[in-house]
Amino acid sequence: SSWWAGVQMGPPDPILGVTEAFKRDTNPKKMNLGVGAYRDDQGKPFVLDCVRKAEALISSKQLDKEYLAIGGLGDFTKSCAQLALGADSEVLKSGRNITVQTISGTGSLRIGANFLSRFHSASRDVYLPTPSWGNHTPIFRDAGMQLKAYRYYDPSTCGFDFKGTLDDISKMPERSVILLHACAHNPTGVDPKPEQWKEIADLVKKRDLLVFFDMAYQGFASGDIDRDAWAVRHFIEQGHNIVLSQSFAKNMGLYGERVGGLTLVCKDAEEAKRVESQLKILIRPIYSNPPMNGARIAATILNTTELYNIWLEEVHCMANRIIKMREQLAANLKSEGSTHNWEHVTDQIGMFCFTGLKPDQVERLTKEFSVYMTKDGRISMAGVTSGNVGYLAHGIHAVTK
Ligand SMILES: Cc1ncc(COP(=O)(O)O)c(CN[C@@H](CCC(=O)O)C(=O)O)c1O
Repeated sequence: SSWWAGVQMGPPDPILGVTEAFKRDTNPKKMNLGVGAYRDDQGKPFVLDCVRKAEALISSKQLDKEYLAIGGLGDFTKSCAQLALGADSEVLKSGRNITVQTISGTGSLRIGANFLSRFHSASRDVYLPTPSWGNHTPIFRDAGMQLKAYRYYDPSTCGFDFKGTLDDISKMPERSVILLHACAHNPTGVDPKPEQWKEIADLVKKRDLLVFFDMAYQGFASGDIDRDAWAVRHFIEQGHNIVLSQSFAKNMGLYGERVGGLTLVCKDAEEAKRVESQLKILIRPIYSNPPMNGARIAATILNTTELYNIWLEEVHCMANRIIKMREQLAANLKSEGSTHNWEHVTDQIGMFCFTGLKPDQVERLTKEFSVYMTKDGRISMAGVTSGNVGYLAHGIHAVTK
């Protein structure tokens, strides 16, 4: 008999499984708008110039391959926290944050979720926006948290359900955990305006909720590093001791290098030291210590002025190309004769456009036009180029007219 006779065949991942289906398609016009990974205007994966320069610098130093500390590369964690919180952050100056290097954003969220599950005894509830990134649910569930939801997206406007969000936050039990996307909300591309963030921060404080910010796209939303971190910095200024996960997969193009950080803002430096000691105890039996290559690249870029300035330019360009594709898609839909309101295509921000297409329309777009996207109607704008935007608009019009 076999050991694993009882193991069922599981479903493909809703996001990464789209790429598998795309690869099997032989249509030369096929488009992969599934995975949120940047492509240039030729549809090719893009390795940033600052990354290549950092790699050359690192290899010239002939560094060793010793283990990193459990919390990761110090040069990385320091610059990662500074990027998010700002160079003049009071939190950094008073040493009341603990930042550890993690296995990209997913690893950061999971270590954070495991830490909450082990030490946040006040509540097991974590409230995710509706909808949220698909992997948020299994990450918190497998960490032993109870998944709850708050209204966030308004399908009738393809925009932000601000009233619904506030209503739901006002009903959350005190000391529950609320997950907030710092910028470039995935999958909707809908972000609160600064004024709305201020109201949310006030209400979250009144409800005494624990904030878990997921910032996977800093710089990628607006093209401006500081602007995209505004909500995170505002909450901290308002006295929220947040949990923050960061990823350098998209804004540095370090997808497969798995570079991320987890920050816990604590009451003071003494509390940060206790939290750090428990984070190390939690990490050690999972992966012991993180991989060094990607962290060295990110740290070299963040800590070398010339490379940092090149990076700012490149992340700005990536964000701008996506914004241009939004404008071209909306214009092409109009010239195709579509009578729908497509304003949300250009109002939304970041990697994704939440088109509003229904599952049957998504299915037709894939079957008849070989356009691949997630079933919820999300398209990764990074997969759109000036060469295929017309074809995409033609397909969307055909399935929505
Ligand atoms: C909001 C959010 N948080 C965290 C992550 C984790 O990214 P790491 O690669 O672990 O740093 C993603 C990536 N979501 C993209 C990429 C593919 C995926 O992992 O689902 C997406 O939604 O297409 C994300 O969108």
